[in-house]
Amino acid sequence: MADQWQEAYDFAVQVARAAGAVIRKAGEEEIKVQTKSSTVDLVTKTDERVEKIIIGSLKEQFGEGTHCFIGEESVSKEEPCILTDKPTWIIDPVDGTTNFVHGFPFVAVSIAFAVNKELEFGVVYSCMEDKMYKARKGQGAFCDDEPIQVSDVKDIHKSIIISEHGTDRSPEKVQKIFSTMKKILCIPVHGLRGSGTAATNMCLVACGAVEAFFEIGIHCWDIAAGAVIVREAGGLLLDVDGGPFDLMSRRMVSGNNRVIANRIIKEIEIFDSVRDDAPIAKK
Ligand SMILES: O=P(O)(O)O[C@H]1[C@H](O)[C@@H](O)[C@H](O)[C@@H](O)[C@@H]1O
Ligand SMILES: [Mg+2]
Repeated sequence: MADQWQEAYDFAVQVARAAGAVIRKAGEEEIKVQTKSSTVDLVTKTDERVEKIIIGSLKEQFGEGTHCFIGEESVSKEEPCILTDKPTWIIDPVDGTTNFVHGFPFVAVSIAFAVNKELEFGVVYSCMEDKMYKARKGQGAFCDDEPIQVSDVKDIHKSIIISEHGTDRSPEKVQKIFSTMKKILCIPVHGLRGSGTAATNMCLVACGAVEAFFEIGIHCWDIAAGAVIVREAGGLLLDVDGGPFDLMSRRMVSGNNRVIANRIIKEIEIFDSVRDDAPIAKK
């Protein structure tokens, strides 16, 4: 089995790199934009095309029917978003679609693989920067084949924290997001940042550029690959209430260590999000 997953891991890296090249090329042409859950939740033909390319290549390589797929664009067309014990690929073809549309240079292809509901490996290709992040359970995390590690900062006053605004602009949620950010800024921390892609944000935690990233409202495809990369770089993942991380819960804190993560958690104003694996009628 172990060798089989190694082949899958290596193949995921190849597929992510090829997908990133398609995104880069598409960014040079006219981009037609549509919307999904809200007027600021953007999608383009490139998101759909790249997801088809990724899933098509994986099916061709590993055989139709043996593996399951959770892809952002397939789920938006009401394909199931349920993690079972079967080998499952969790894919965000274009993480940072808003960045892609605007030419803001952080866009990632995110591919994760889970077996028995456990994440085995994750690959995040930051395609505009041409940086390949990857990690396999128990084997460390890498950026362009160099090992990466989270920062060793324990003093929150010496930290940079990342968060995002998400795509739900209901005033009550935005109020909570900004109130949390204000409290964190006023701890004070050195700075608050956001790249516009959750996958890249997690890689920034993993390589020690920032101490933590938290968000409520993200989806499993935004963070599955990054989760493996953060853990393998020595970091940790928690729920925003301090409990165990739950991939389908749409909320997460990823941090370099528990001291920093706990300090952030103290300030987070939690709001509800419908779980990724909720029955479609509830979404
Ligand atoms: O660009 P997508 O794949 O839609 O993912 C983004 C998500 O939609 C936003 O809510 C988050 O704030 C970003 O960090 C995601 O990466
Ligand atoms: Mg995404």
